[in-house]
Amino acid sequence: MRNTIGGLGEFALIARVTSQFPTTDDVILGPGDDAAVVASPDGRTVATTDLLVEGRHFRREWSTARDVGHRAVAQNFADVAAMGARPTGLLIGFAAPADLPVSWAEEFTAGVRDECAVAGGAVVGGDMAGSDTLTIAVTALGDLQGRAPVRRDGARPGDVVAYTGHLGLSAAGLALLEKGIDGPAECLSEHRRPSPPYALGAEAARLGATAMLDVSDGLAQDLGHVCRASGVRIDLEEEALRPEPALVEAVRVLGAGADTAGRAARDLMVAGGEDHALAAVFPPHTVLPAHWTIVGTVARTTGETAAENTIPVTVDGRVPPRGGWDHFRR
Ligand SMILES: Nc1ncnc2c1ncn2[C@@H]1O[C@H](COP(=O)(O)OP(=O)(O)O)[C@@H](O)[C@H]1O
Ligand SMILES: Cc1ncc(C[n+]2csc(CCOP(=O)(O)OP(=O)(O)O)c2C)c(N)n1
Ligand SMILES: [Mg+2]
Ligand SMILES: [Mg+2]
Ligand SMILES: [Mg+2]
Repeated sequence: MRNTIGGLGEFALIARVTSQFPTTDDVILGPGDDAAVVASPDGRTVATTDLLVEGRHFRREWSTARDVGHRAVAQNFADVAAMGARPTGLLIGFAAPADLPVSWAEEFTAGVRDECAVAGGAVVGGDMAGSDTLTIAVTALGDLQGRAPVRRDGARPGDVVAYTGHLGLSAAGLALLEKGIDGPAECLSEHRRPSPPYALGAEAARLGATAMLDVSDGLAQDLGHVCRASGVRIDLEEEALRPEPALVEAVRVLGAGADTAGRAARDLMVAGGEDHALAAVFPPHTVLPAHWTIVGTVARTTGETAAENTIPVTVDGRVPPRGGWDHFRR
């Protein structure tokens, strides 16, 4: 019982966890009441929620508690950024077995706190429950700063598709962990602690993005949501997908030959998720800062072919590599 959350008890655990958080100007009322109050001058608050389930989203052998804390924030605030909003508040549901070490909960909390310091935003509440499976449910809030949200349904034929952040590194990191290989470090660290370009979501909105999302399930699969919502298709240009050196090194370590490494790396860029890069669609001729890489164009759907609905995203006109995450269809 000693040093477990079972020994400490729920309310002492809540006190320990909440005492770690500094407050920010956005917090009108922080943890402790029935609900938190977060400033939202124009009344439009962005709200989103994502779960992390042990065994599904992380493994305690592969990620430290701090890593999981960082990731819980990144995964959720990436969705806030993908609306063109600025992260403000977080609520954390924490369901765990009673024999979880208190230190795990505290280290997790430290990871949450530290990622909030990067993303902006503060923890304003949460909930605790007993559970056989360690499960973390995060709700994130964001401020649109008076702008309209950047949705998935605004892409128009002729627009360009660009991304910022990393693509493929997290998927490579997961593949490396599955094989017990401990490098390249950039891939392992993007898997354990993704680094979404939080501030660039608001930048994309200011630049006039017509659609945007964060890449969690795989670039092609996620852009498929933009296609279906906007009634368009997207063609990615293989040449424009420039894999980072660490990604090429990872696919080599994973067994690709010199001749196939480039292709294998690009496949991970198109099909791998969880880097939480931002993929956005901009009107043609938008002048984009260099950290946005243009990788494709939006096209009209040519007909009612079933293929266009099932595979609305192509790479050089061809069906993209298999991949993309589906929680229930594996
Ligand atoms: N259980 C649910 N109840 C209501 N809405 C849900 C539920 N699960 C997912 N959604 C909504 O479906 C959309 C797609 O979910 P998801 O693929 O998880 O988005 P993302 O990848 O951005 O996290 C989101 O708007 C999300 O809020
Ligand atoms: C132990 C483990 N196995 C597999 C994965 C890979 N994985 C789990 S969920 C997921 C997709 C993204 O998570 P999801 O819950 O779908 O987030 P959302 O799309 O809602 O943002 C991937 C690629 C992982 N991260 N950890
Ligand atoms: Mg989600
Ligand atoms: Mg998302
Ligand atoms: Mg998903």
